[in-house]
Amino acid sequence: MNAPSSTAPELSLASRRAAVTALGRELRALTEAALATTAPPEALHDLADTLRDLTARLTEAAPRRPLGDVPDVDEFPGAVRMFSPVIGEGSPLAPPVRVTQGDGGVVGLCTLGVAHEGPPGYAHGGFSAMLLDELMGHACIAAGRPGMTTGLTTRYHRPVPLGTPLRIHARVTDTDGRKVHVSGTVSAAHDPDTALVSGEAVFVTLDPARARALFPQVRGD
Ligand SMILES: CCCCCCCC(=O)SCCNC(=O)CCNC(=O)[C@H](O)C(C)(C)COP(=O)(O)OP(=O)(O)OC[C@H]1O[C@@H](n2cnc3c(N)ncnc32)[C@H](O)[C@@H]1OP(=O)(O)O
Repeated sequence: MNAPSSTAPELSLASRRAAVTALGRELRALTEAALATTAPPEALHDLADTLRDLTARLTEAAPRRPLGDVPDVDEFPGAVRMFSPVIGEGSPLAPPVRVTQGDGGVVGLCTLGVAHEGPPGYAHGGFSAMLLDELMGHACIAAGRPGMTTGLTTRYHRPVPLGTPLRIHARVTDTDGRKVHVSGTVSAAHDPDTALVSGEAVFVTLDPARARALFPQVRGD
């Protein structure tokens, strides 16, 4: 199913994923440290120079993957997305959310940091919507009806705290032809019954011709 961009075929998938995970972990630690530091300007300039050198080293080490190519560490279609901004172990943006099946749908666990801040000390509302959208997508996959979001409404009941373990739950509530109706909540993990954010969405499964047109890199075999 997958049409990976091959960068190091001699290495096992597990070792390539482990390397992506290790780099992602350090990038997240750097991002968190850089966004929260109180270091003086000269220290920040020094760090910026060092990072510029690191970026040049990485750019020279290997060509970049073209936009739209499926990474060789991913499963697409599927639920392994190593560079996803929500679940990707390799992404400096991702909390990353750990997703499992349960509670009649899927459950995601994560803790947000300063990179996800909206109001001081609380999550950006757009990021909460992103958490819901992602988990709803996984609920569709778990129900055997993978699709794309065509509409998502959110209600923000209480601010979502940073630095607090969160639980995101999503489940398919109805299907109607190619439309899949999904609902979800974001709560504190210690109080899962109190929704901080809730949402409803409609996903639409792709017909094969549309899937081929949107994702020409992905073989259907
Ligand atoms: C592990 C991965 C998790 C990922 C989770 C994250 C998910 C995402 O972020 S997806 C990215 C954001 N979404 C998008 O970019 C989607 C953009 N939209 C599209 O490309 C198209 O609308 C697409 C391909 C989904 C559907 O197009 P198409 O196949 O032509 O659908 P179309 O024939 O018009 O409609 C099919 C049915 O869906 C319905 N529908 C279409 N759009 C909507 C909508 N916005 N709201 C409600 N129903 C809709 C139609 O009414 C129709 O219903 P019916 O069969 O009853 O008449």
